[in-house]
Amino acid sequence: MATEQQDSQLCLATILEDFLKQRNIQVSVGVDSSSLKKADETFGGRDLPVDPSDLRRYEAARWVRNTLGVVGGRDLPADPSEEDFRIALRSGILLCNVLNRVKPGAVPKVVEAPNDPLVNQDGAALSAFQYFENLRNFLVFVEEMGIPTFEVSDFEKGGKSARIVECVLALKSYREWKQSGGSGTWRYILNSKPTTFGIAKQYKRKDSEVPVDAVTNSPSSTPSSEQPLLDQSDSNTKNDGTASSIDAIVRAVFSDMKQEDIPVIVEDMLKSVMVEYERRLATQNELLLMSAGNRDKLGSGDLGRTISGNEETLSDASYGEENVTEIVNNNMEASQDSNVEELENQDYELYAISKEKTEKQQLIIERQQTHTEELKHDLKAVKAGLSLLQMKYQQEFTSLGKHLHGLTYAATGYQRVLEENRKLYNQVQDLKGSIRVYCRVRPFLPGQKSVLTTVDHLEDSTLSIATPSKYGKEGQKTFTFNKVFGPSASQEAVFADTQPLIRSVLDGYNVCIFAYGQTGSGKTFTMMGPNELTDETLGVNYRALSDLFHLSSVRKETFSYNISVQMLEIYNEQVRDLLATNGQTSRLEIRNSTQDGINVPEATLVPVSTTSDVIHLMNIGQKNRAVSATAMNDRSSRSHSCLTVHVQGKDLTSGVTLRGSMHLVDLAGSERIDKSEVTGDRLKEAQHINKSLSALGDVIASLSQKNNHIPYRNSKLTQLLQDALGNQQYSSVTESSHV
Ligand SMILES: Nc1ncnc2c1ncn2[C@@H]1O[C@H](COP(=O)(O)OP(=O)(O)OP(=O)(O)O)[C@@H](O)[C@H]1O
Repeated sequence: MATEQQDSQLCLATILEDFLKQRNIQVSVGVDSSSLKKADETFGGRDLPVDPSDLRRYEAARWVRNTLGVVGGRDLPADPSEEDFRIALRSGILLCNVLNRVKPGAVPKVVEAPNDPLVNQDGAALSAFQYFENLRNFLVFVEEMGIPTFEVSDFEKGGKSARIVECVLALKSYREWKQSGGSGTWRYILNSKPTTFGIAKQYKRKDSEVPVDAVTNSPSSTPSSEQPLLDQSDSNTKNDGTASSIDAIVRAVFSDMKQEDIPVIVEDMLKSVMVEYERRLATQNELLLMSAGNRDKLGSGDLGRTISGNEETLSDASYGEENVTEIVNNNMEASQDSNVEELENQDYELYAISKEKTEKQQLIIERQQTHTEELKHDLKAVKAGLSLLQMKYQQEFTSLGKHLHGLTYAATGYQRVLEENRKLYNQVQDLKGSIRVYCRVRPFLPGQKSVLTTVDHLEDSTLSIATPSKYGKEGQKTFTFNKVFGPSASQEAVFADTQPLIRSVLDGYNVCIFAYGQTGSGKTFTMMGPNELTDETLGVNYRALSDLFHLSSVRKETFSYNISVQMLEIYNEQVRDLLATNGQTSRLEIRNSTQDGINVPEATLVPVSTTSDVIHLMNIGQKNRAVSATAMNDRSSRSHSCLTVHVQGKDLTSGVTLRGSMHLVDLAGSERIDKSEVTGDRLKEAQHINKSLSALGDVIASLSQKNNHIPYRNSKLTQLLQDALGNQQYSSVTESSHV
């Protein structure tokens, strides 16, 4: 972990070095850390030299010796005095050889010293000219390289040997730059302040990295600061040292730059730092994950959040370059510590959660097993209960079947009883008489004198009329009817005796109800009612129809009825259709077939379902009926009108179809011709009317006498009513009269 931290601390410096290297910017901080270390070791137990120039000279001497080897650099002591240093180098041989090592072939011909050691002690055996040749070649070349030079006179006593030292160190710096792969423009930064060996910080670097303390500045430039770039004063405060070194590098770089270029360089630096930092952080997190053995827990989301959080911090433009190192280090340390601690906490939480989950699951499994056992027990109980219920249902079904059989038998019996009842009912009607004649006495109309009445006596079924004799002898005639209705009889009372016949229509019988009497006697009043109808004044027709539909609806569970209506008129012995929609009441033929119960098949047959349907048709028929005024009655009908209701009922149980019909006839007036004072066409109409009424009287008389021959064919009226006047037919005749 300690090594990693050091790497992290060095990372920023390395990144900056790479950055400078990529941009071909060279900065020198004077001395090599390895040299410093060696010097530190050398002077470890002794008093340290206090003159910084000595330290730099030693460094230069050591480098020359190291470069030329033990033999080549034997003339130069490792830690030479100023005098020794000048003497060893003033022949120029060592300098040229070192230069050739740095730049092979830089000085093609070095004037060497003679092999005779006697004449080689200080080089004095050679001529000054020969030595001068070496120094001249050396100085020309290093000047071309941009290395600070010196004067030949500096080798003399009192000369500036420091300039020679500086030149050597610059050459050293150049070589190190080259060895580290340096290319492009090389600049030397002069640093005259000596390094303090005893407190020099150990600077760890990779072999491939460029030495940050070996960069040089331009020879012509003046050091901008006396502060050493690697002034690492405290080996225990590594962060501060790193920050200082970075600060020194940054300052060195910026010192020689144009003001406007600095922001761009800073931005690029920060980008490089961020990229390297992210890479290191990712690697570090990966290692932590692997070591913790908990990859799943620390997912990419956490890592991404850490990185993005650090990115945000680093990308904040308000931070200066001097804060970059601190931010990076703090983030790295915080990230490492927090991640490890977080992982440990997460491991513990996971273990606790896992344990808790396992216990819960075991508890759930135990409960489910208990429930399963209970369910099995319940299932057995339910099965037993179902078997018992099944047995009970079986018994009940058997019992119900027996009851149903009995009910079916009873229903069949009920149908038989109904049929019997119907027959008995109609037998009763027969006993009452298939032709029933009722008499109704019209009250006096307003303006008529009641003293003129001829009704002498009126009973339940008899009516006595006073008949003045032609010969002055008072007489009396008595007539017998099924029933006699007096002037005060209501419409309802008149209909009550006819009502039982309506049920017979639904049972398949034919019924004919008609009113007979002279003009103005009240036939229309009895059959239809007055002009202004109320519930009390409704005539026989309305009441019969209402009763018919009411009974059919009551029987709808057992019978299905189809009811339709025809309305015919017999005028001057011609049959006309009063419901013809085309307005043409053409002459119709009366058929003698009674198979389908319809005697005039060409007449309009309209299906109806309610009483109002029939009334609507009756109104239409009334409009088409021929009416003309006579002296006797301004409403006198000059024709017979017949409303026929055809009923077809299907017994839903037996499927038997019953057909019945009901004729509601309003006969024309039966006045005497001499009394009505009509002539011409009216006379002809009256003759037809009287003839047909006479024929009707003959038929009824023949039927009542049960004659073999019934004269139906004597008139259109009797032909039309034939099926209603024959066997199994009922006729109700209301004879109206007034006196
Ligand atoms: N029972 C009654 N109570 C009160 N008014 C009646 C009664 N019967 C008939 N009338 C009245 O007597 C007048 C003649 O009656 P109605 O028109 O019914 O005679 P009718 O026999 O039909 O004549 P027609 O043969 O000319 O058609 C009508 O004004 C009618 O309102």
